Amino acid sequence: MILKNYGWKSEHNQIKEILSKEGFELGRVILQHKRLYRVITEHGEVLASISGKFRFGAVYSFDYPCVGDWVALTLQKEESKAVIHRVIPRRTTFWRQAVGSTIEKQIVCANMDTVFLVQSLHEDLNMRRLERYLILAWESGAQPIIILSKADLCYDIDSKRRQVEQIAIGVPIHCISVYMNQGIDELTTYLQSGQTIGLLGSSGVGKSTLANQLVGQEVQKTQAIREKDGRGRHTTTYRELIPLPHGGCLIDTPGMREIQIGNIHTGMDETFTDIQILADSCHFRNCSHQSEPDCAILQALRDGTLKLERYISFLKLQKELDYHARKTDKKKELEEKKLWKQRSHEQRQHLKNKKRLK
Ligand SMILES: Nc1nc2c(ncn2[C@@H]2O[C@H](COP(=O)(O)OP(=O)(O)OP(=O)(O)O)[C@@H](O)[C@H]2O)c(=O)[nH]1
Ligand SMILES: [Zn+2]
Repeated sequence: MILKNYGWKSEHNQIKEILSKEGFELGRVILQHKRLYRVITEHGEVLASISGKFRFGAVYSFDYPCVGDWVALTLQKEESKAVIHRVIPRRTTFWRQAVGSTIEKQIVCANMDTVFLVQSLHEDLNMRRLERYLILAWESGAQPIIILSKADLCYDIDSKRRQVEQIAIGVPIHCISVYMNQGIDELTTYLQSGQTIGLLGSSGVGKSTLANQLVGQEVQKTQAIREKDGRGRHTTTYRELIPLPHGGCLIDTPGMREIQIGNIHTGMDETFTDIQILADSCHFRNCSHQSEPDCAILQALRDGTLKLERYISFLKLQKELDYHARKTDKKKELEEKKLWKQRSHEQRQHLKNKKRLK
């Protein structure tokens, strides 16, 4: 069965059965072009649009399908075309705050078991950026794995690895070089049948190069290749789900310039477990860890067991989250009204067009 190579798990047997009673097929979104989706089904690849009813019910971009989603669809008589009726509830979702919005979450990919957070050992390794990725990775529900790439260009791998260990508590770290075929074999444990991996990281860290290596052939153009043919830097501009030879599959995503974290719930606690554990021993329950007496965090700073940069980063992110929470409350109402207005306008327009076509 084709879907076995696209992250099929035993639970999908039951989902498929339920859907087939309702006359639907089960498929997985592998590519998205605006509101058109390339979906893999048992019968092969189809180009799918969303049903009118679906469009009617969708308010936020979060409601629409995204790469990695399992969807219920009907195949059309016309070859390779289909209509999506429903998104199967997501097990995990990697999202970030949409730029310029306080309530819109922008989904990057869905239903990953593992997320590879890729940072280059060559270009400056940024701990604060990594913390942001970690927050969103924990929040997604998937297991984060840190991949430090381009090890062949780095002379102090051990010290960089130690720096990362200090901020990524309990997260596996792999130093790799695709060029030297170093550390790649270790990754195969994550790529077994039924597994879906999300590849995330800034532009140029080597995500597509790693994807090509894992697939065993060039599926994604990489920057070096495009540089050779003189067309300048190529950057991945779309997300794509790619099957792997070991049975798992991979979602390659374009590099993210800005990682807005928005309204998160558990990701912050998981990322800063070291600080959370300390905070439990603070004298005051609502300690702000800035000036209170008997603050365990301030004590750890004095002892040197907690690094100042990490403490500052924690306070900054906490402030950012508080700010978001306050802003969300006020703006939510206004933005929701605006969105509803816009969507109902779109829906009216859609109905009008439909009538005209009849
Ligand atoms: N030296 C070295 N260079 C690498 C390695 N892996 C990737 N590169 C180079 O890094 C550059 C960027 O690689 P890409 O794979 O295109 O990066 P990306 O993360 O997919 O970038 P976006 O598509 O923009 O998100 C290319 O010139 C690669 O050849 C490596 O292991 N060692
Ligand atoms: Zn405290």
